[in-house]
Parts: sequence; structure tokens; C-alpha cells
Amino acid sequence: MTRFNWTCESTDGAARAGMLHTAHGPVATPTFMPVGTVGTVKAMTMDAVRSTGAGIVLGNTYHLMLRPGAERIRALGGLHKFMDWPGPILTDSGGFQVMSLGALRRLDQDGVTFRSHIDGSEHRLTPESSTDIQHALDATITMCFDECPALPAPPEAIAASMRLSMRWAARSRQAYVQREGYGQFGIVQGGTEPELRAESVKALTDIGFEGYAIGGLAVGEGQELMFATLDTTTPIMPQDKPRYLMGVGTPDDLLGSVQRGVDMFDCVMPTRAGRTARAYTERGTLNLRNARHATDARPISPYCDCLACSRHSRAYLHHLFRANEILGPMLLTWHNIAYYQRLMRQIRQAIVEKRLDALATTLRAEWAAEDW
Ligand SMILES: CO[C@@H]1O[C@H](CNc2nc3cc4c(=O)[nH]c(N)nc4cc3[nH]2)[C@@H](O)[C@H]1O
Ligand SMILES: [Zn+2]
Repeated sequence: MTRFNWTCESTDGAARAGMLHTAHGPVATPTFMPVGTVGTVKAMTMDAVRSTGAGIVLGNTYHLMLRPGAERIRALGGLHKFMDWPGPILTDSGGFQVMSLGALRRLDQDGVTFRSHIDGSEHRLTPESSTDIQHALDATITMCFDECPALPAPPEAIAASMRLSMRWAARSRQAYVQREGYGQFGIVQGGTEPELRAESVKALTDIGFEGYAIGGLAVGEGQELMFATLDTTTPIMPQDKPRYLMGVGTPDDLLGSVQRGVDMFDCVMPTRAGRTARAYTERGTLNLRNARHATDARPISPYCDCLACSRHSRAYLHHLFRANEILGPMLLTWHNIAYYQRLMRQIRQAIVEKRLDALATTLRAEWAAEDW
């Protein structure tokens, strides 16, 4: 069996190119994890996801516990079998989704009680129950149960929330069942306060995890504050463990965060954009509902090998979205995920060849350039 570990293969400044070894196969880092919230990367088959080069996908405790239920998935052989994805799966622990989706929530020192956004039924999540649910799902990577405070907030509120999350991290670790090739990640909190972030890193590394996430960001603080927080947080995180920035982000966010030492990402933007006719390209984004695409016979991107770009035109995608055809979101989501995976491969190669800053300059100029 494979031991869960991350090996660093090259560095370029603070950026790292590595390999994450897991029970469900290896994943090259930096990596972008397509979001598969309820056991599906919305509008894509898992073969299409695999064809983009994606190595690991994300699932959500909150959504899957409500529907179809963790016990049902366990009885059916776990989430890998259920969604037919043999590769690694990382599951978020539910706290963030409860606070952003759940209704009538009551947070206390022990956990959180909430009503389902689906049918209003009452549920409770604690560090123990979240960890047990992720175990039932057979998640390759389990996330600690934490609390993600809304920003902006006064430092004392951020401190209290972070310290609660650190107590919950200890309980999550206690409840975690160690298995060869599986891992559990702690989640660093502390808002945008360097001292609180440092206190959180120490608390988590004293407990010891197979990887460390940076939580509490991508909640509206803006890129500048997010990058400033990374500048003071990644350097004090363990060098030899993977670093996962939760909920991030745009291509420019990914590039800047890799340059600041981040290895793993997840974000709903490429899939959400795929459903709303927004295409990610090397020249920024396109709104394919816009009439200017109606007679454009070119592919979305000349550099892309996805099904949309290899077989169809912008005019066709424009037509599908105007006609509200299901194939529109399917093809464009496939394209956007393919774009994110191609971008991460480009970034990784640049780190190996120690030319990431040059690539960053080129990419940023291209993103700002006029469409072809
Ligand atoms: C700005 O875009 C919106 O915001 C979300 C992305 N931002 C984000 N920040 C996160 C922080 C945490 C955290 O601290 N802890 C845990 N366990 N999970 C997290 C998940 C996160 N996702 C998207 O859902 C999108 O709707
Ligand atoms: Zn494409």
C-alpha cells in the first residue's frame, strides 16, 4: 500500500512543484481540484473530468450527509465507487457550508445545529460526526471540522473563532481513523491577523496532520488582503507538507498563490462560469451569450484540446446558450476545467524550469490583452 506523503520535486522562489502520493493514486502539485459537491462535477461525466488531466476532486460533507446520506454511500461502497472516480477525493468538513447554506444555525462550543436547505430537517455537526461522515464516504483526504468567520470582523472575534477551531481540530484528529495512503488536513484560521495565523499554525503542527489548509479566506476580503495573509502564513507552515488554499480562485489568484507557496486549490468558479456562458481563456474571460459571438466560427481557444474547442465554434456555444440547451453548460464546463488544468500544468513546468516569474509576466499580459 502507498504511504500518504507529499514530495517536493522543484522550487522556484516560494513556489513548489511536487507529487502527492495517496491510496487512490498520485497527484502532481500545484493542483486544481474540480468541485464535485454532491458527488458530481456539475454538468461533466467523470471521464470528461479525467480527460482534462484533473487528478483529484472535491466533495462536501454538508451536501452528501443531507442527500443521499453518508450511510447510504458507505453501504454502496464509498464515494469513489458511487461516483465512479477511482482517483483521490478530498471532502470538506461541512462547517463552512453550514454557515453559507444551512438555515437557522446554532453554533455552540461543541458543534453546530442547523436545518437542511433542502427540506428543513434538523441536523447537527460536531468534529466527531464530521470526521465519521468523511470516513463513511471513504474520503482520501479528510478536512478538520472548523469554523470560518465572516470577514471583516474585530480581532477578538477572529481570535475566539480561531481558538474554537483549534479545539475542534484536536477533536477531529482524535476521531480520525488512520489508514495507509489516507490523510487528514488541519485548517489554519486567524483571519488576516499575522499573530493569530501564527498561533493557529503552531496549534495545528503541535497536533500533527498530513497536510495543512489555509481557511478563512476567499470570503470577500479581496486579493490584496488574501495575498498579504499568504505572505505571512505560508512561510511559517511546514515546508514538507502540502498546503491547500480553500475556495480559491481565479487564474490570477492561483498564479499569485502558487508564487506564495500554495500547492492545492479548489474553486466553484470554472464550473459555475461554465453554466453561465462565461468562458475562461488565455485572453481573459468571454461571455458567450454576447451577440458578437453569434457568427464566430473560431474555437473558444486555439490552445485547447477540449471537446468544445476541438469540435465546435464560439457561434455554436453562443447558439446553445441562447437556446438554453443542456449541451451548452456541459461543453463550456468541460472547457473551463480543461483551461484550469492546462494552466496548472504550465505553472508546474515553469517551476521545474525555474522560470515562473517570466511565465507570470506573460500570463498577466495575455489575460489583459484583447480577445483574438
Ligand atoms: C468567494 O466565493 C464563494 O466563497 C466560496 C469560496 N471560498 C471559500 N473560503 C473557504 C474557507 C473555508 C474554511 O475556512 N474552512 C472550510 N472547512 N472550508 C472552507 C471553504 C471555503 N471556500 C465559494 O463557495 C463561493 O461561493
Ligand atoms: Zn476548450
